[in-house]
This record gives sequence, C-alpha cells and structure tokens, in this order.
Amino acid sequence: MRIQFSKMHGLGNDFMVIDLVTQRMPLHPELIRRLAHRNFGIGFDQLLIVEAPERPDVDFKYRIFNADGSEVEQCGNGVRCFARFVHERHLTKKAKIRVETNSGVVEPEINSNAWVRVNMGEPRFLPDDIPFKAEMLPNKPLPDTYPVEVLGQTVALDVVNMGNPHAVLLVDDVLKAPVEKLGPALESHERFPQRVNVGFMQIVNRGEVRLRVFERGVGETLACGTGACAAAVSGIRRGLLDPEVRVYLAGGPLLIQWQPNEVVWMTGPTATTFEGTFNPYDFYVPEQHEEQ
Ligand SMILES: N[C@H](CCC[C@H](N)C(=O)O)C(=O)O
Repeated sequence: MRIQFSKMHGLGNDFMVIDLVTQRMPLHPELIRRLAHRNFGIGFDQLLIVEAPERPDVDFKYRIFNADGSEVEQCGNGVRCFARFVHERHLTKKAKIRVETNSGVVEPEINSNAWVRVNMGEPRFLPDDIPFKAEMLPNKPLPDTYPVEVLGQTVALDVVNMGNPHAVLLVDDVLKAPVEKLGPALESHERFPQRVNVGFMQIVNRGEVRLRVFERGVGETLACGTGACAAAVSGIRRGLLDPEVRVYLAGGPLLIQWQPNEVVWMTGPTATTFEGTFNPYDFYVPEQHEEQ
C-alpha cells in the first residue's frame, strides 16, 4: 500500500500534505507522531489532510494534526499550502475556494506567483472562546492583558482565538525573548484547558512587528500563520498597531489586515519542496504495536 504525499511549507512552517479524497489511510495519532519524526519519519510541524466536503457550500474539508498527533482547529500557513496543493493536484480549477475546518470555513485565494490571500474569519477575545480561565466582570470592557503567574513570575498576556487558541506576550526584543522557558510553561498552563500557542511579539512600529511562536503540540516553529494573525489583531485591538501589519517571522514576512468587527486577511507565500510515497504500515501497524 503506497500513499502519495507532498512536502510543503509556508515560511518554513512545514507540512506533509495527503489527499484522502482519492486515497485512503488510517489517521492514528501514533502513526502521525512517527511520520512527524525528523529522523525516523518524513518530518513536519503539521500533517494536512484533504478530504471531500461534508457540506454543499464548501469545496473541501481540511484536517490538521500537530506533530504530537493532536488534531487542531486551524492552521494559517497550512491553508495557504492546502490551496496550492489542490491546484497542483488538479483537484480544483477555482482560484478562490471555500474550505471547511474544525473551526469554521476559511477562503484562500491563490494568485499567479503562488502567494495566497486568505479570509481567516473573525477573531474572538472572550476568555470562554479561547478557552482561557479568567473571571469576566459583566459589561466590563476587555482588558488589554491578563496577569498570569508562571515560573514564579507574573506575565501580561493577551488572548485571541483564531479558530485555535493563542496567547500574545509583548517583548522588547524577540531575539532575547524567553521562548524556550516560557513557551512550554505557558503552552500547558492550567489556565488554558486546551493548551495554547504562545506568541512573543516585538513592536517595531505601527505597521511592523517581529514575532516568534511556540506552537501548541509542536514547539517553536519558523512561522505560524494563525499566530501572526493573533499577534497583529491583539496589537490593533489595543491601539498599538495600524490595520495593516507586516509580521516578520524567522521564516519570512506575512501581511495581516484587520479592523474590529471584520474578518482577518492573511497574505503570504507557499512552497512545495518535494513529492513522495510511503507505506503507512512501515511506520505503524495498530494491532502489532499496541501489544508492545
Ligand atoms: N499548532 C497550532 C496548529 C498549527 C498552527 C500554525 N502552524 C499556523 O500556521 O497557524 C495549534 O495547535 O493550534
């Protein structure tokens, strides 16, 4: 049994992309973890699955799994690569497609030089929508940040849901940000019942930020699309940034556009690095491995 896949990335946030419209394969978390391994597997930050639509008003269903095998609601760099993939594999001829995810519908539009502009939907800020444990006083405006105790210190976090949960921390210099220490501690902090992606944002000016993201279920990645959306939206909502922000990540820049009560637009590049085939049973045979 050989499964075809593409290896792709959005600014170095890399993906294994598999078409399960024309192919069939079990999606066991242990298989995903083994495929994600950088030495023993294919190696990726996320696995992206293309499935046939379940609703009449969308073109595809899009499932996302982190390297730790956890299935998640949204992946910004991933949906740009998804759009390129379905074009390259001739699964659609449309420039603009509607894609159903576990957190709603996103609309990527591919243009000539493989850059993709995506309607990422509206951000949500209420603690229950993140989810984030915080007492909310009724009819009180949202605070700029929430004080969170972590590793013996108090940090000021903003929280944004872009379909998936994000915490945003302002830092003076991303290169000196305590990503290795605070990233894991906040990712699994008890106030985030579904864990959280942690963004460290340095504001350069009202139209430019630098960002590092410790991703839920992966660790620090070279870029995070929903993280860039969450960071830019946090800065705009707090009056620190203009409605159009260039977010400079380690892997390169994303353009984020947003105004309150509107959807978030994300624009950025895509790349296919190689195509290949593999046999899932070379990596994981449920009945055999479960006995060990
Ligand atoms: N780690 C994220 C999923 C991938 C997000 C990121 N790769 C992006 O480009 O948005 C989560 O657990 O919610």
